Amino acid sequence: MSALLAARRAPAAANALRLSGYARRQLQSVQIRKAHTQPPKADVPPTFYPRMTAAPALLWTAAALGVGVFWYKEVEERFGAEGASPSPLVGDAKKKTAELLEAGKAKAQGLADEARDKASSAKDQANEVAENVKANAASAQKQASDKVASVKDSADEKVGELKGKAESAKQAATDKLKDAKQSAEEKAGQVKEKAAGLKQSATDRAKALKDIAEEKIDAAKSKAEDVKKAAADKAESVKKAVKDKVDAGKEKAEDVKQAGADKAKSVKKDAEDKVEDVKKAAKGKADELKDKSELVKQDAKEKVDDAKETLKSKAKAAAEEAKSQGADIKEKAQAGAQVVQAKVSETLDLEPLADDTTVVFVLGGPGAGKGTQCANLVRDYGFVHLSAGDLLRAEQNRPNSKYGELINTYIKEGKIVPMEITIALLHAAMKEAKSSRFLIDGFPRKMDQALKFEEAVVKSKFVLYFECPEEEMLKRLLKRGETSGRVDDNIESIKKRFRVFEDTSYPVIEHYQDQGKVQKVSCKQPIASVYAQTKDVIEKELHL
Ligand SMILES: Nc1ncnc2c1ncn2[C@@H]1O[C@H](COP(=O)(O)OP(=O)(O)O)[C@@H](O)[C@H]1O
Ligand SMILES: O=c1ccn([C@@H]2O[C@H](COP(=O)(O)OP(=O)(O)O)[C@@H](O)[C@H]2O)c(=O)[nH]1
Repeated sequence: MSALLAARRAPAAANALRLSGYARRQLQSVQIRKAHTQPPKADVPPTFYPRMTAAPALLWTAAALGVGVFWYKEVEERFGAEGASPSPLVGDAKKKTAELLEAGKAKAQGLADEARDKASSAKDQANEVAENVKANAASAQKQASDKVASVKDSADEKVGELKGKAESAKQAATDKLKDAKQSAEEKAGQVKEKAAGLKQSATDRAKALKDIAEEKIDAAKSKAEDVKKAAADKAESVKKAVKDKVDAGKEKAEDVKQAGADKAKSVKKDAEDKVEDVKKAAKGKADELKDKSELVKQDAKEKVDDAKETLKSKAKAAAEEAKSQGADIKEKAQAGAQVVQAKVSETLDLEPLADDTTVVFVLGGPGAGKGTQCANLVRDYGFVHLSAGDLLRAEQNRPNSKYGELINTYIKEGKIVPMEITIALLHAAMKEAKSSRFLIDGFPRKMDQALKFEEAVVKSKFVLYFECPEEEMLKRLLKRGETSGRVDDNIESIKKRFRVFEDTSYPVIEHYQDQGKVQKVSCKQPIASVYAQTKDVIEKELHL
């Protein structure tokens, strides 16, 4: 049995021998690696490298020894001391095993020694390589730092040069700025002085003109008041005379009627009396008397009708006379008003604009899109856009404006505000704009405005007429009215504005059409298409 166990343990001894062979091969691999004199990887310290390769060899040797000792101990435990072996075969095996173990031990020791020596020489070589690498790195570092120092020196030099240049440029700029500032200040002083002079003379002139105008207006007003009062007095007296005459006529007609009625009554009574008398006497005579009474009655009726007719025609003649007198008074009053208006016009006293001023009248019904297209032209061609309606609305809202109330009433009713106000506003705005190119939008809307403006301010170049059907304009204005806040963007005012446009403003367009000055643009298209047409017209007419 123990011989069998010993035989079984023999392969374990062989394994120990195999392990020691593996340890030898590991040592050979150390030698091979060492033959390649490559430096160790950067992250592994050079002294660690040989130790790393020798370590597995030592481990394997120790393991082989451990297995051998374990196996030997077990055999000893199971089978006791050498002398207790049951057979010489077991003794042999034991002996052989001990020999093998001894030989393995000696070999492992030899290999371990060899490995240690080789590891130590590998360590020395590795240290040498590391020293070399270190020396190379130090010299490279030195070269690099020399280069950095020289680059830095030349950069410092350049920075110095540039700094000098910048300093001198800065000084030159400061000098220039100082000079410019001084001359600007001088110029500003001169301009300021000139402006103050101009302002003063303009103020004086405006004041003088205002005084004259106010005087004239007061005189005209009082004259108008007189004329109005005289007309009112006359109208009152004529009215009274007519009334008196009508009353007298009426009274007379009443008298005649009464007389007729009385007479008819008495005749009737007579007749009745007579009838009563005769009735008793003869029945035949009664019919005769009855006829007679009928005739008298008829006669009386005719007389009453005649009297009525006479009075009626008399009253009619009196009324006709009164009417013609009234018309006369109205005519006189109108003439008076015209005189007043003419006097007010004189007070306009406008200073005409330069002849080379370009003025384009932009006309069209309310809501045709005049303002929308003018805004595009301003953007693309730099016109100054003046909307008569906008100027009037601004004046209406200006605190202390004399005309605010009046303008509000006119605009709400869709009527044309007296031209003196509108022309004065346009003239002032044009003077203030100091431009030579104007789009005058929504003006002139009445013949008198057109004539006066061209006579007193400047002639227009042509009329840009935006043609649009009424139902389209109505639609646009009602939509605009949702947000515009304008007092006249409501259905009542819009209808009135359409009538005024047709009756009063369209004749202005016809007037310019007769002179061949109207350029028509059709508006019932999207804004962009309308603008494309508008641009063509403007460029062609003004040679832009
Ligand atoms: N071609 C167009 N198509 C549709 N809506 C338009 C067109 N042109 C203008 N509008 C709109 O119609 C309204 C009236 O235009 P606006 O330029 O104010 O007219 P107006 O010249 O009579 O003052 C505005 O609300 C505007 O946006
Ligand atoms: O020369 C003018 C221009 C405008 N208006 C008044 O201003 C209103 C609005 O005119 P606007 O051109 O602003 O509007 P539109 O009717 O063209 O949309 C008109 O109905 C008029 O009552 C006026 O009296 N005279």
